[in-house]
Amino acid sequence: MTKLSVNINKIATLRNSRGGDVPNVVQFAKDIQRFGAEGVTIHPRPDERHIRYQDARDLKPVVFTEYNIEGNPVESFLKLVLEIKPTQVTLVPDAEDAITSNAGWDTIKHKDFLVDVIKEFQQNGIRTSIFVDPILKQIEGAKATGADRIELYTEAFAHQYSLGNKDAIKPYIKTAELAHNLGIGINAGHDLSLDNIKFFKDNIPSLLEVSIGHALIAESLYLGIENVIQMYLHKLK
Ligand SMILES: CC(=O)[C@@H](O)[C@H](O)COP(=O)(O)O
Ligand SMILES: NCC(=O)COP(=O)(O)O
Repeated sequence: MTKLSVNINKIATLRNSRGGDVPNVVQFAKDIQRFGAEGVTIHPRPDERHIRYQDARDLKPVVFTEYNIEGNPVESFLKLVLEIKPTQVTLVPDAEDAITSNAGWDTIKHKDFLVDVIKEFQQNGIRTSIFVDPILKQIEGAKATGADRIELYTEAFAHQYSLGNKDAIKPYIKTAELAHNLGIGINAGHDLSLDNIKFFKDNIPSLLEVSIGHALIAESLYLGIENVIQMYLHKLK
């Protein structure tokens, strides 16, 4: 079984665009779990352009599934995660000015740093995962950091799959096999969607969890829009 963790960053983006509290991020998290989501993921960025640090705190009491907080472990992020103690922290090496996450860790170059932060999270009972590209030596490096899991960065797969290149799954199969043999759990995320998720899952049988946000929210808009237009038309009769 692969768990579906829903990334709700985009709900916060929509809320922030009007400065009010619509849609309400906490209510949304409650509802998606009622609808079957098996986890809630947030990725607070230092500029708080979508999820704010206060959202991370407000979500804690309502997330009864798996609470996954992603981000670059800069000092403020470390403090926040240690305060909240989510189920899992996913370490992502994103630059402050990046539009979205665009690379996995160099687990070899940053080994000492990763070992230290991972130990601190684990001592506080938080499962750790590190975001990596599907490169064999990076998986070996991830093992050496002591991380419980890796999150395979799936942007390259998603892009190539959309162009019809199914071979793009190959590096993911190889790295997942290595991770599995090394005893590291496997998560995956970035640009996964209704189009590509089944193919990805079918090829990576040891996949424990996916976190999906951007496509899932966009798909929800498309799949819900007809119904909502009908509801407005009905009220306007
Ligand atoms: C870690 C990762 O893959 C990201 O997809 C991320 O969590 C999404 O972040 P944004 O919503 O800021 O693009
Ligand atoms: N870890 C990936 C994630 O949470 C969501 O990524 P995306 O679906 O918004 O690309």
